[in-house]
Amino acid sequence: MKTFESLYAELAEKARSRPEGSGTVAQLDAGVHAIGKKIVEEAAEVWMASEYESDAAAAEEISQLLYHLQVMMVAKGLTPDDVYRYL
Ligand SMILES: N=c1c2ncn([C@@H]3O[C@H](COP(=O)(O)OP(=O)(O)OP(=O)(O)O)[C@@H](O)[C@H]3O)c2ncn1[C@@H]1O[C@H](COP(=O)(O)O)[C@@H](O)[C@H]1O
Repeated sequence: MKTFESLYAELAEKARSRPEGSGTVAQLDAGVHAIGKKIVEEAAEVWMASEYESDAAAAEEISQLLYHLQVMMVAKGLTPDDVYRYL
């Protein structure tokens, strides 16, 4: 099972190697503005799923929000440790 750290390592490697067909590479190329819009969209989906859908649906939306937050981290050159220091 993936963890926050292992997903981050995978995304950072995708950014480095830029494999064809990677959605992460496409998001990174779209830039911080587009990634930010995706974060807002996914956050709304977390809210809606948590309020009106199943626990499993909420968990899935939360995973997608975490993914898009990590894409923003990679876009900004921020590591998990850069974030953890504020937790
Ligand atoms: N965990 C994720 C992940 N979570 C969410 N997403 C993306 O976020 C979108 C969210 O889906 P929605 O249904 O909410 O949005 P949508 O409007 O249907 O999707 P889009 O039209 O915006 O693509 C998905 O379509 C994926 O594009 C993810 N994309 C990739 N990963 C993982 O990231 C790693 C790298 O992926 P690639 O860069 O694509 O190889 C792999 O391990 C993947 O499993």
